[in-house]
Amino acid sequence: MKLGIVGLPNVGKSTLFNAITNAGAQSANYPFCTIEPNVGIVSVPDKRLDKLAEMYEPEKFTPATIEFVDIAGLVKGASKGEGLGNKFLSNIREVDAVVHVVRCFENDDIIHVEGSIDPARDIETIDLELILSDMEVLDRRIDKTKKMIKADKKYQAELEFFERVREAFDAGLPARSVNCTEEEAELLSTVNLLTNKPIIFAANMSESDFVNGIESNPGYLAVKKIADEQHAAVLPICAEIEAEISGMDAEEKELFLSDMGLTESGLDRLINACYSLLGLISYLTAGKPEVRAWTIKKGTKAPQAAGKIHSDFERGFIRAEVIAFDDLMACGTMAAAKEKGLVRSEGKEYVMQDGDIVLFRFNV
Ligand SMILES: Nc1ncnc2c1ncn2[C@@H]1O[C@H](COP(=O)(O)OP(=O)(O)OP(=O)(O)O)[C@@H](O)[C@H]1O
Ligand SMILES: [Mg+2]
Repeated sequence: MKLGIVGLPNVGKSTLFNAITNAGAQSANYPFCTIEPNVGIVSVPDKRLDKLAEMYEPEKFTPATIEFVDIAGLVKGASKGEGLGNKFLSNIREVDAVVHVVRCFENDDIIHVEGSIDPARDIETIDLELILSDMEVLDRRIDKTKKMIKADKKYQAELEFFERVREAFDAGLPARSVNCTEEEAELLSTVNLLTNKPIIFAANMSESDFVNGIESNPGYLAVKKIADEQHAAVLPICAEIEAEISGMDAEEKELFLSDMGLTESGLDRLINACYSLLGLISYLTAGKPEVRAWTIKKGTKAPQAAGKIHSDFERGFIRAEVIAFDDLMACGTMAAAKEKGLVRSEGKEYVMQDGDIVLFRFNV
């Protein structure tokens, strides 16, 4: 799972990305390793997994991970190949979701490419480039659909839907803002549109606004309004604070955050928000050799979840022995939980739940 960080130049993308990357480099286990200068893998913070590690003292500890890509800054005309235009756009086409960093902090020393702070305008600028690029992709699909109609009239409805999306583009609206039925959403997902990717707007605020009152920052409110209209998520953040805490150890970090009246770093909130944005959940496996989180899509059934570990587990699936995290914690040990009958035996049709602790039985 890959997330692309996008935005205008000089809005705080690299500060945020470096905070992410740095946070990982500090971590002892596996959290974070840089593959390329602009790609970072970050572990998904999960307090349940930490608790399991305390319980089992495992030899290996493997959290779930997601990948962040610091995509080159965007300039006007990118869709026409300006600057890093085409490369930039193809980078975005490869990611599963987008974090759009929007500048909401005032600071005369830091140049804004447009000369003033105006988050609504900035979002519009980026959206427009992405929409222009999407128009080309959609037009090709519309041509194809028209040809298919000649052979089979049933494609007429598809064409009408695509044309409705095209009208939204003409009005300067991203694909994600179009109201869709479930079927239409399914159809739309078969066209790889930049403006249909799940998105989080990261409203990058000054330290004082972030600490003293997010809701009084007019930039944040403007971003929130747009996010609501587009069926998108919004996350207030201060990239500078994140950069500051990324170098701290766990204890220092907790102290620093509680001094500011916070419980969780923005980065942790961002990572968790991205995880749920992508419709992902984790199931957990626990034992002396390893405590580990496995990433699956919400709604995945037990055999397919088992297949994440090994294809044999799916092929030879017999059953899953499952306990909810809270039940295990309430009992203290797996043996006690078993005695109380809290470890359930689940079959092929079982839909995995977030935080399930699982042992798969299989036979090949
Ligand atoms: N929340 C914030 N408050 C104040 N200053 C900030 C904040 N976030 C970032 N900055 C400052 O803004 C400047 C630009 O940040 P950064 O280099 O991360 O931008 P960028 O989006 O990566 O730019 P480019 O696209 O040019 O690479 C830096 O000086 C950084 O310290
Ligand atoms: Mg940068």
